[in-house]
Amino acid sequence: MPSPPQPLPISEHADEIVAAVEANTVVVVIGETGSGKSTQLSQILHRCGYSRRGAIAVTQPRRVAAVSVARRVAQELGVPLGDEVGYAIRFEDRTSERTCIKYLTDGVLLRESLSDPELKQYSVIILDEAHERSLNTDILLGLMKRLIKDRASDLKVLITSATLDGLKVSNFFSGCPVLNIPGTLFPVEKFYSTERPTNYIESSLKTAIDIHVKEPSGDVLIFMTGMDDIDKMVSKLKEKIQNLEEGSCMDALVLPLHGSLPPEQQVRVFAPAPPNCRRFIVATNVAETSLTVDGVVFVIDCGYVKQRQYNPSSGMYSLDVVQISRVQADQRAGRAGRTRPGKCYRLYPISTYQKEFLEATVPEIQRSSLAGSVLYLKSLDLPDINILKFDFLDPPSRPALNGKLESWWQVRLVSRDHGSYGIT
Ligand SMILES: Nc1ncnc2c1ncn2[C@@H]1O[C@H](COP(=O)(O)OP(=O)(O)OP(=O)(O)O)[C@@H](O)[C@H]1O
Repeated sequence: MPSPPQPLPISEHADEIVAAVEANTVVVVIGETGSGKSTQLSQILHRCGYSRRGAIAVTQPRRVAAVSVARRVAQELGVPLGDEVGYAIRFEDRTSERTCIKYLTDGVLLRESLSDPELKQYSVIILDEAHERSLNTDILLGLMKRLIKDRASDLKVLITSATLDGLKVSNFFSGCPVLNIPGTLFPVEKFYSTERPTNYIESSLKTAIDIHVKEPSGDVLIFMTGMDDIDKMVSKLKEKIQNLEEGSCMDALVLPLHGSLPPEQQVRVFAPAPPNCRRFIVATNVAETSLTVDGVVFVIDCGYVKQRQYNPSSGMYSLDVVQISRVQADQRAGRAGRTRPGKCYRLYPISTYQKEFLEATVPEIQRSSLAGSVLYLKSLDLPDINILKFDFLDPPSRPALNGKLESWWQVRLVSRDHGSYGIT
């Protein structure tokens, strides 16, 4: 039965965590990448008996993370996946009546709250990776705030993140405690470029080949921005490797990883590498959080991400390649150093990391149109929720909202009754 290679940083804080959860309805847990938040928190609370009166739910922003972390926890507990430990993602529910630790995407938890607004099947809800600040996570934060009023006596909520602004979330939940879990398991050495490359695909390619030729064994995780980049990178990398002198390097296997791949292809990256073979995993930001790919020693970070954003002047959304935030850069580096020491090659100067990158990713709600967010909330059809007064961690500005209401009323998106607006 695999277990963590040595006590993870979070294990040393288990008593402190349990005491905080015992005494409070909501607890924020901030821990560095690889400290054990995703795989251990649920197990710590399970061991203390929290799963006796309801399951422990752990949300993940992405499907591949929900599946892989559930698989890992099932392995650590020595149980078949889908039994005591399971997962639920869109189109796939691998849980049973016996499931007491359930990993699920935040979208699935939102859907569950439609049929069961009090989410009664759960005794504990852990919102993991909250620093990603997706619209779904922000809506769940608001829903949790409401839920704890109704279920204060029998629900525990934990909000975990690598770098979330703990104080802000604590204030949102009336000053709940914030636990900081310092420490990582293995060091990750970081290397910076002297300048930004004009072509990050070519630069990543060169770095990958350099690693293959010069470095000892260890898999390489390469962050690209989207499917197009990944396809280009995969074919160029295969070609370059084929052209290397026969017998000069170990064998290589190049694997893509992105959200549109069918699940059976996504899980290929978790299978062990064949002997004397280096794997290159070329991924989008789906590999950025929660994933542990055993064997990854090297990370190549191009410093960009593809992000959907709203342009108020054109009234349109666009999918743009933008600089990542420092949080994202640290998450990417944190994919190495999980099962052994690692190296991260950042294809940007340290000054770019320190001065140009934003500290944290701009929350999705602030990159979305107001109408888009309200429509999304409306489409969820959450019972008894006044969408216009929904409690967001970063609420849309009131004047902006008021300015929109009149125009929304004209197209019947909202109703108006004696000057006050509601959702139709
Ligand atoms: N599939 C796996 N194979 C091998 N080791 C694993 C696996 N999953 C987790 N681990 C070990 O457990 C550690 C903690 O992983 P976990 O995902 O719980 O950390 P985390 O704090 O949630 O990290 P992050 O915020 O970066 O996702 C890893 O660093 C690694 O040592």
